[in-house]
Amino acid sequence: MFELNSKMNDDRIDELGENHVATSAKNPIRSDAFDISNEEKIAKIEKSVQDILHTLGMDLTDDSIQGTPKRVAKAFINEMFMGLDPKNMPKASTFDNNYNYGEMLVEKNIVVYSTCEHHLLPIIGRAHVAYISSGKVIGLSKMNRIVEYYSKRPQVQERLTMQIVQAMQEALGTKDVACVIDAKHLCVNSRGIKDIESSTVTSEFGGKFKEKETKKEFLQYLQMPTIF
Ligand SMILES: Nc1nc2c(ncn2[C@@H]2O[C@H](COP(=O)(O)OP(=O)(O)OP(=O)(O)O)[C@@H](O)[C@H]2O)c(=O)[nH]1
Ligand SMILES: [Zn+2]
Repeated sequence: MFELNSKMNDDRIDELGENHVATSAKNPIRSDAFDISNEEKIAKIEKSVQDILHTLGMDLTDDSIQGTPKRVAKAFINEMFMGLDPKNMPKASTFDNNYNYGEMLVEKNIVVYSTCEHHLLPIIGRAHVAYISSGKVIGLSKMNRIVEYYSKRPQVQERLTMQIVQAMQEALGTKDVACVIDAKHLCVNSRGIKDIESSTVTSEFGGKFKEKETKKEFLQYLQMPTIF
């Protein structure tokens, strides 16, 4: 079913502005995902969460939890999964590199709050994004916004890392982009194997960042303490 639909999904997402995302890094979003409004989605999710809490045996007339289904629905649509809505894609303002800055730029320690698509539990970590200008520069905060947008989906960390790089490559018109993410998955830390110490590192190196020296320089900047 998913296999059959995936091409259709890709076309639909392309139409909505995600054509920079290679097929391998696309979230499995159904082609009819945008046929209903966000208000309708909130109402449906509210009903589903009511059912879950009822099934768990909770008394939904209790003052503290009677608003929970609506709260969860709003948090899903407006915050935790807002990155599923292409209308929320950040405008990645770029400028001409008039000052001819020729070295890499690294945006370090970008906070990542995402959600694991296997258990719907939090992924919490840091992304480090770098690029080398081929004529354009990007507003610093736009890198944080790109990370935030792709984080706010049900995700696996590998795909998130690739999507960030692909969005930056598209915005800047260069392959010379890299991203490293180090994150904790609560599905590993707080349930299942319950290993509170482990974290997951993923990376994607495009263009010049595949070269040993460039990669090394980027990774060395990540070791530098930020003192100010
Ligand atoms: N590759 C990858 N795996 C992830 C990510 N987030 C969660 N997972 C893993 O997805 C896997 C799902 O495995 P299942 O065996 O179906 O689920 P489970 O029975 O809950 O597995 P346990 O967590 O081992 O209890 C788990 O091993 C998770 O650790 C991610 O971002 N990338
Ligand atoms: Zn998980």
